[in-house]
Amino acid sequence: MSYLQPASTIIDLGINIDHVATLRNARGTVYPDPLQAALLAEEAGADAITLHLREDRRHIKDADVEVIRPKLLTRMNLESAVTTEMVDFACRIKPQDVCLVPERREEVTTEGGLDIVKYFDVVAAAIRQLQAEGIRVSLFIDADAEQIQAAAEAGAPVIELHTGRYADAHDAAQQQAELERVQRGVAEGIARGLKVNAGHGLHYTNVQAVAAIPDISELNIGHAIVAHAVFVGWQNAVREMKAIMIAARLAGMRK
Ligand SMILES: CC(=O)[C@@H](O)[C@H](O)COP(=O)(O)O
Ligand SMILES: NCC(=O)COP(=O)(O)O
Repeated sequence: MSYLQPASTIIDLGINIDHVATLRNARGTVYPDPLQAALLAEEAGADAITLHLREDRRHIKDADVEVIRPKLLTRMNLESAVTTEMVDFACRIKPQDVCLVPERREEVTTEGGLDIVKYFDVVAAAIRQLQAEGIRVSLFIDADAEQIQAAAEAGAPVIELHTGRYADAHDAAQQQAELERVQRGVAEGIARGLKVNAGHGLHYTNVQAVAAIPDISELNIGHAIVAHAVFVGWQNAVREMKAIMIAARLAGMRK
C-alpha cells in the first residue's frame, strides 16, 4: 500500500511535474528525471503528484506514469483526456485520482475547462469506468454554475476549477472579477457536496488570493514551480510555494 495521504494539511499542494519532462525531452536525455522530481517534491512537502499524459505525449510518457505510480508515498493525480485510449490506460495504472481534462493538440496548454454539459454522457461513462477501478475522479472545469451542476450530476466527487483566466488577467479589475468567479464556483461546488480543487497558471505572486479561499482543498501547480526551481532549486521551489499557500490560507481564516 503506497497511499499515505496525511489528513492534516489545511490546503494541499499537488506538484505538476509535466515540465520536468518537457526539459528532458528537449534534448532527448534521461534527465531531469520526472520520478526523481516526484520523490523529491514529496520529501519537500508535496501532498500529491500531478501529471498530464497528453494524447500527443509531448512531455510525460506512458513509461513515466508506469514507473512513478508504485513509488509515490502520497498519491498520483493523473490528468487525462476523455478518450477510450486514455481512460483504459488510467484504469490499468490505477492512480488514486484521475482528473479528466479537455485537450486540443494545437494548444500550448489547457485552454479552458471540460464542457460537461455538452459531453455529459461520455464524461459520465468515463467516471463510471474509472470508479469501478476504485479511482477517484475529478473534472477540470471552468468556474461556471452550469458546469458544476453537470459535474455533480455526472457523478464526480471532485472538481478542479480552471484558474487560467484569473492568472492571465490583464489588469487588477479583471483579476478581481475572475477571482470572484472562482470564489462563486467554490461555493457552488461545496453546496453540491463536491471536493473543490483549483489550478492552472498559478505562480508565486498570484496564488495567495486563491489559496485564501477557505473551502479549496488542493491547488495543482507546475509550470511556475519548475521555472522557479531553475533559480532556487527544486525542493526550495516546492517548499516556498507550500509555505506561501499555507500562510495565505491562515491569513484568510483569520479575516
Ligand atoms: C490540465 C492542466 O491545466 C495542466 O495539467 C496543464 O495541462 C499542464 O500541462 P500543459 O502545460 O501541457 O497544458
Ligand atoms: N491542473 C493544473 C495543473 O496541474 C498545473 O498547471 P500549471 O501550474 O502548470 O499551469
